[in-house]
Formats: sequence, structure tokens, C-alpha cells
Amino acid sequence: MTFKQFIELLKPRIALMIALTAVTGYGAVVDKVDLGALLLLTLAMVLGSAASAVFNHVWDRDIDRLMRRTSKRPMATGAGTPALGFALAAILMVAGLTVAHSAFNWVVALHLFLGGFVYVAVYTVWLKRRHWTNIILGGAAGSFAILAGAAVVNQTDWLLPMVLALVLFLWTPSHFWALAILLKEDYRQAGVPMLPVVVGDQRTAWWILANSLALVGSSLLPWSLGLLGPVYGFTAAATGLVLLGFNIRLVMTPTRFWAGWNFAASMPYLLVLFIGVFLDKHW
Ligand code: HEM
Ligand SMILES: CC(C)=CCC/C(C)=C/CC/C(C)=C/COP(=O)(O)OP(=O)(O)O
Repeated sequence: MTFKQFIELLKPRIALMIALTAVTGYGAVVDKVDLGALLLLTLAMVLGSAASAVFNHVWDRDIDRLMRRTSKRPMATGAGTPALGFALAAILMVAGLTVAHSAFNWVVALHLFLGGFVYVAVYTVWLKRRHWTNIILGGAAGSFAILAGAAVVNQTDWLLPMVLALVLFLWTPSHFWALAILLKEDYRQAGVPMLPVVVGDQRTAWWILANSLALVGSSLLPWSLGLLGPVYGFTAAATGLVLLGFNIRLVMTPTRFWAGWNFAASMPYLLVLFIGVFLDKHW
């Protein structure tokens, strides 16, 4: 296996965004950001996310072989062995938990573990191949990243982290179902019951819009509950309108083109929302 293939196993861009999710949970509750804590939290989350991603590569190697997008992956081609993958996943998760526990506390480590557990056990092993609700429950993986970050700070006010965890939970289906429209034939070929395979593109587009209405509503709660101020509130309202605009366009024209744009829009939506949390709290 080449170094490039090894890095591919870690799903690095996703790991970095998971770390950013945790950093947002930290930034939402801390009074003064400590750069050292922020870097150690990033390291722990990247290790935990990468561990989960490696396990996913190993577990899904059979169906990855059947899908154009994933057929060249190291575990699908046999460049990496399952034994190596499981060992690497275990080492990375132990390393992430050790950093989380020794640098912070056992609550951070627990939420890091639970995020990985939801993604690996609930989504990858249990639901992904069985039922279209896989992404709804699997979305909790990102929620635990927020809570892991908030647990860095020894505080008792969990309302804002819980609301942000709800936002992450609701963001995930809007993020993934748009991509699933693009990948529908791949998933049908592999026998994976993603929503578009089960109900078609048009009804999936309606599901995305309905889910995003709940997502945008939840994103306004930190402002309406007085947990964050107008800088965040306007950011949430503006990004929410843009996301819903893409979703409405997809409902009107449920094509691969607009599904691609909806998926592409889901990441900057979350990124700008995270920036709004930081600007409101620390600017
Ligand atoms: C169970 C929940 C999730 C599922 C099933 C899911 C699904 C996916 C899939 C299939 C891709 C395309 C990957 C590829 O082709 O390489 C993707 C990309 C991505 N996801 Fe998600 N996602 C989930 C949760 C999350 C979370 C919680 C985050 C971050 C907060 C996230 C951030 C991203 C990013 C940044 C990309 C683009 C990665 C790249 O360009 O390589 N995802 N997601
Ligand atoms: C706190 C913590 C450690 C959280 C873990 C969160 C995590 C790793 C989420 C993974 C998100 C993701 C890209 C899933 C894709 O799986 P897939 O199998 O549907 O995608 P694929 O077909 O591209 O492999």
C-alpha cells in the first residue's frame, strides 16, 4: 500500500471537519480560547475520526468494490489487508482516546468514543446496508463531536452544546441525501438502501427540504434562546436561506446537477455557521 493510499484510509478532509466541529463545541462554551487546548482537541478528534474511517474502509470493502466512486480504495482492491486495517483503526482510536483523556478529561474521551461508535457500529455495521434511515441515526456521530469539544471546558451549562449537537444531527441528512441522489446507481448496484434508491430523486428532494427546514429552525435556536447574539443569528438566518434556496431548486428540478450543488453547499453552510458561533462569542 502506498503512502497516498494510507492517507486515503484516514479520510483526512472529513477528519479535519469533524475536528472543526469539536472546536466549535469548545469555542461555544469557553470564555477565552486556549490555543494549546484547541490543537490537542484537534489532534484527538482527527485520530478518532480517522480510526472510524479506517474501520469503515475495511468493513465496506465488499460493497466498495461494486461502486465506481469507491472501487479503487485500498481495502477494496486488496492493497491493504483487513488485519492491517483493524489494527490501524484500533491504534488510532486508542491514541485519540489517550490524548482526549490525558489532555482533558474522561467526558471528552467518552464523547469521542461515542462519535466513533455511532459511525462504526450504528451506521456502518448496523444500518447502512439495512435501512434508508441509516443517515438519520448515523448523523449523531457528528453531534458527539460537538459535545466532545464542549466537554473540554469544565462547565455545567450544556444547553448551547446540546442545541448545536441537534443542528449537527439535522445537518447530516441534508448533507448526505443530496450526494446519495448523485450516487443512486452506485448504491443500487451495491444493494445499499439509501433514500433515493428507495423512494426516487423527487421524493428525496422533498425529504431534504423538510429536513433542512428543521435544520434551519434549530440553527436559529441559539439566537432565539439568547445563548448567542445577533452576529450568530444573522449568520444562521443568511446561511439557512441560501441552503433552503438550493433545496427548493432541487425540489423544482431534481437533477444530478442540482443534487451536486446541494451536496457541495452543505459543507460551506456548516463552516460559515461555525464561524458565526466563534465571531459571536469571541469577536
Ligand atoms: C453518518 C454520517 C455521514 C455520512 C454517511 C456522510 C457521507 C459522506 C460521503 C459518502 C461523502 C463522500 C466521501 C467521498 O466520496 O470521499 C462525504 C463527504 C464529506 N463529508 Fe460527510 N457524511 C456524514 C457525516 C459527516 C460529518 C458529521 C461531517 C463533518 C461535520 C462530514 C463532512 C464531510 C466532508 C467535509 C466531506 C467532503 C470530503 C472530501 O471532499 O473528501 N460528513 N460525506
Ligand atoms: C467524534 C467522531 C470520531 C466522529 C466520527 C464521525 C465520522 C468519522 C463521520 C464520517 C462521516 C462520513 C464521511 C461517512 C461516510 O461513510 P460512508 O461509508 O457512507 O461513505 P463512503 O461510501 O465514502 O465510505
